[in-house]
Amino acid sequence: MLSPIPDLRAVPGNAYVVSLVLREAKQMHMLEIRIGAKNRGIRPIVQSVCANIYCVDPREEVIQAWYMDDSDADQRLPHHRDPQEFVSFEKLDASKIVSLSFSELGVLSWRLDADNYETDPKLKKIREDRGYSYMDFCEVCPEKLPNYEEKIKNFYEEHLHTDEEIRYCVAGSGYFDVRDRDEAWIRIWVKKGAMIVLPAGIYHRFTLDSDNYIKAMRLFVGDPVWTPFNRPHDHLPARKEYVDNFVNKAGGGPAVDAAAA
Ligand SMILES: CSCCC(=O)/C(O)=C/O
Ligand SMILES: [Fe+2]
Ligand code: NI
Repeated sequence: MLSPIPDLRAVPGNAYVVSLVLREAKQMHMLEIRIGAKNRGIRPIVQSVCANIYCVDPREEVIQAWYMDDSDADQRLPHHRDPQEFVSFEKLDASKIVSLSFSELGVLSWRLDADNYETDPKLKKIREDRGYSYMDFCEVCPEKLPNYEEKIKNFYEEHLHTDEEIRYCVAGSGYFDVRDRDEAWIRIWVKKGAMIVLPAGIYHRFTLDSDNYIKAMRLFVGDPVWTPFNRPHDHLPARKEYVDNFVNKAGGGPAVDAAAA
C-alpha cells in the first residue's frame, strides 16, 4: 500500500524527489522516486502527477463483495441489488475497523500468486503465522467432485463451522455468501489468486458462479474438520464466540493482519 499523499521536493540538478511511504503488513518502508526535469517550470506538472498517485488494493482484481438482492433467480447469477451496493474490505475484515459505525464480520482476505503457490513466500508466511498446517484441494465440477449434485446443494445451505473456513482460489471462481450483522447477505466473489478466511461461527454458504468451476486450496490448523452445522446452530460455542466478537461488540474484533494491512 502506498501513502495517499506523496511528498515532493526539489533537489539539486533540476530534479524532484517524490517520497512515498509503503506499508506492508506492519512494516513501513520509504520509497523515493527521482524525477529529472529540464527546468523548474515543470513543478506544477510533477505536482499534479503526484496528486494522482493513489493506492490500488491488490485484492480488488480478484475479490469483490456486494449486498445481494432478494430474488429467487439462479443462485449462480450475481444477484446485485439495484442500484448495486458494493462492500469494502474494511467492512469484511474486522482488523481494519477504526470507526465504531462499521460492521465487523471478521472475514480476512489476501491476493496471492496462484501460478506459483508451491513456492509463494507470502502463502508460506500466512500458513506459518496462522498455523495452517493442513492443505488439500477441492475441485468443484461434476468430473472431479464425488456426489457433485448433493455437495453443490449442501454448500448452498446456510451453515457454520466450528473452525475457520480457509479457501484459496487457484483456478476458476465462485461466491461465498456471508451474513452481515443485520442478517443481510453479502456475496463475496473470489477469483484466481483470492484467498479468504471465514471466521468460525459465521453463517455462510457457497455456490459456483455461471462459469461453473472452481479449484480451491483448503487450509486448516491441524486435522481438518469439514462438518457443516446448518442454521440454526446458535447454541454452539463457536457461534456464541462469533456473536460476542463480531456481532455484539461494536468497534473491535481480534487484531489480526490481513492482506494489505
Ligand atoms: C470452494 S470449496 C467448496 C465449498 C466449501 O468447502 C464450503 O465449506 C463452503 O461452505
Ligand atoms: Fe462452509
Ligand atoms: Ni465448509
